[in-house]
Amino acid sequence: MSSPRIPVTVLTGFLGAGKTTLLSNLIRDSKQRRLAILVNEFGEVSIDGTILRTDDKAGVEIHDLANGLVAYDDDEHFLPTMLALWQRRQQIDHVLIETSGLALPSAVMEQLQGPELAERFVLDATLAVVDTPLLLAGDFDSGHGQQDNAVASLFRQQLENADIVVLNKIDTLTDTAMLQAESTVRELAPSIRFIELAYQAKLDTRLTLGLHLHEVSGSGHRHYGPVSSLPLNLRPLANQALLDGHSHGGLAAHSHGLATHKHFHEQDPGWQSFLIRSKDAQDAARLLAAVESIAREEALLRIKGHAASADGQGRLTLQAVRQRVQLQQEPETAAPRQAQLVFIGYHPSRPRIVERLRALTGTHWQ
Ligand SMILES: Nc1nc2c(ncn2[C@@H]2O[C@H](COP(=O)(O)OP(=O)(O)OP(=O)(O)O)[C@@H](O)[C@H]2O)c(=O)[nH]1
Repeated sequence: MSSPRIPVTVLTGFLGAGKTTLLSNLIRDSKQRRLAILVNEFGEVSIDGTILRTDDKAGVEIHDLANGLVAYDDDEHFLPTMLALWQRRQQIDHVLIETSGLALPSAVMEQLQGPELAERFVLDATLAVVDTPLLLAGDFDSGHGQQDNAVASLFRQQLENADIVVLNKIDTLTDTAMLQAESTVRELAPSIRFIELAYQAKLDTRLTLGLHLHEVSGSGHRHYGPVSSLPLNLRPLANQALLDGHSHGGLAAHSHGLATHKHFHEQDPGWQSFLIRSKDAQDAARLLAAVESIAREEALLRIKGHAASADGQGRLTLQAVRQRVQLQQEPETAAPRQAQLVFIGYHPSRPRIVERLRALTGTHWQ
């Protein structure tokens, strides 16, 4: 095949780690590259796709792969989407794939090496985004309950499949805390090559795109790291050697254990995602308080969605990661026709949540 292969970056990370925010920032910063972005969500509607389109810009196209786990056996959309991108390869420089927070990236990696895609696409790098405060708080440790163990196992597998781990949400952390997070990550997944720090989900594109980590190169040991190739003023820690990837020599492709991905949702049907809707506009403060209560009461890991603001001032965007709930009012953005909230958790009760939403917001949800 004469055309060069299109590089693909895979973005993985547990529910709410900051993958979409990181992508939004990349879209804004990547000046020349024409990007095709595939967004995979566990829920049945693409909230992330909507968020990314808010930052839409020329040269960036977004494809939603909602309702599932990207590139797993029952995903009928991944392969046709990739092949269609290849047909339009003159218009695309780089493909980014955001996997859902409950998917393993190895499914995508495996398909990229399969007969249909191997000659057309090449894996550039797999990045795993981590919610660092939650990591430091032990929220990804195995525990006594089924949910703890399911979370811990998925989190670890996502890291194990990554080339680069991005420590995100570090805005309020000290250097010591970050180094602690780094050593925890290295213990969990010794094969990762680099650790990068993202302040407010921002990473320089030189640390994310065009890394060629899976192209077979000369096998000699090289002291190398994307961080060390950055100008000094962009380096995240005072003593960069502490975080640089130089201890991982060689850039030859390394194995990701391609047989490791399993049908996580089949194995473990405890994970559930559902959508709850309302035709009513919502009072921002009341909706926030309602969701904060529900996040405390139910076994939920992630809530996200949109509503029309009752004061007529555009759209409300709600984001919750475990019990941390944020509600943003976007007066410039058109209000959605109906409120839609996606709930993801381990055995959460939909009827109970509908009832609580009705009671706490004083509006009708179903
Ligand atoms: N404080 C802080 N919040 C962040 C940062 N990055 C992301 N967030 C917030 O974390 C929440 C989840 O971010 P997303 O980018 O939607 O996370 P995600 O990994 O795409 O989530 P899923 O696709 O649902 O798995 C949002 O409320 C973001 O605003 C950060 O660096 N600092």
